[in-house]
Amino acid sequence: ISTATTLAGSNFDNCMMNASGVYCMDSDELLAVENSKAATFVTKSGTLQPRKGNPEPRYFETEFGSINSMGLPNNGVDYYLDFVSQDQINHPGKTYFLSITGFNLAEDLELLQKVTDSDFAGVVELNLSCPNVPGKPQTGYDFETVDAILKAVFDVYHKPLGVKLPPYFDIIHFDQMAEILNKYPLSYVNSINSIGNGLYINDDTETVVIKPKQGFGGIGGEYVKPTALANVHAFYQRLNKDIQIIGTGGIQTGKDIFEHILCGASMVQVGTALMVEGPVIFERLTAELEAIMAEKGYDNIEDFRGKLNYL
Ligand SMILES: O=C(O)c1[nH]c(=O)[nH]c(=O)c1I
Repeated sequence: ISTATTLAGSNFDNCMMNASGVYCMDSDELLAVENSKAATFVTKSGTLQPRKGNPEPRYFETEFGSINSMGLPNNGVDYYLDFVSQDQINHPGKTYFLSITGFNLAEDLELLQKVTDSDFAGVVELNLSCPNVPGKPQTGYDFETVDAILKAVFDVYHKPLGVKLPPYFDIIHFDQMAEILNKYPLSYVNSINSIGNGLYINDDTETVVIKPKQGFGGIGGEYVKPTALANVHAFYQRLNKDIQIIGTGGIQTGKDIFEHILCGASMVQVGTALMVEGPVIFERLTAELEAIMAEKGYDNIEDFRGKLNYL
């Protein structure tokens, strides 16, 4: 039994990695994921300059998941480019993911130019879905802007690149986004980012639990799995087959991974549960997924990927 996968033209010995934002802020965290059972890692979304992010507390874990309004704290794209370029030397043949996000098209292009000028040989994940920068709308909900960004990006960048999308909640939006995405040579779509601007309340103190944005923040964890599975499957149904899907959202067990793959995912990313359990989670997830595959008689993930049945 193998949980190996191929994504963006690279082979991975299993189909699990961290979600951007979790266990990927600095070299210690990235090395912890590297040295775990995860197949690879993605960096925290890098911006042109380092950012402190929003005031704390800005992350809170609840019984069913998490709420965050980090505000894009990161060490700057150069830090992550340097780290991954060095890591590639230490692990020849491994493919890593670099997440980037600009605050406008010019910045996205400047970030990609830096990638082009570097020794980075992995996959770029363009984050179009940060919900927590005060005053900045979610790019992923502005369809014309997504179209314009992808057109400009693929005019200049010709190496493997995927986009991280926010969750959509309307069938027509799945149709409209897929129509845009299908126009471009994307390696993959990563769906979903956190469900933006949720609210969690401490009843004892009658207070919100995070400081930024009066407590409004992106929701992750068990809360979001039904939305994540729907987004993965909706894009699987609509995208041309050379645009693969990374499934992110609500993964806590091997069963959750099985469901994401059944919906069409070729790779999965773990966020909240990784934050809770640490990189050792990938050992449990691998064992659980392999046990499910064994029970069902599947040798590899292609035996069941995308094969969700309808009634
Ligand atoms: O607040 C953040 O840093 C953040 N938080 C999220 O939940 N998703 C994102 O893409 C980002 I860039």
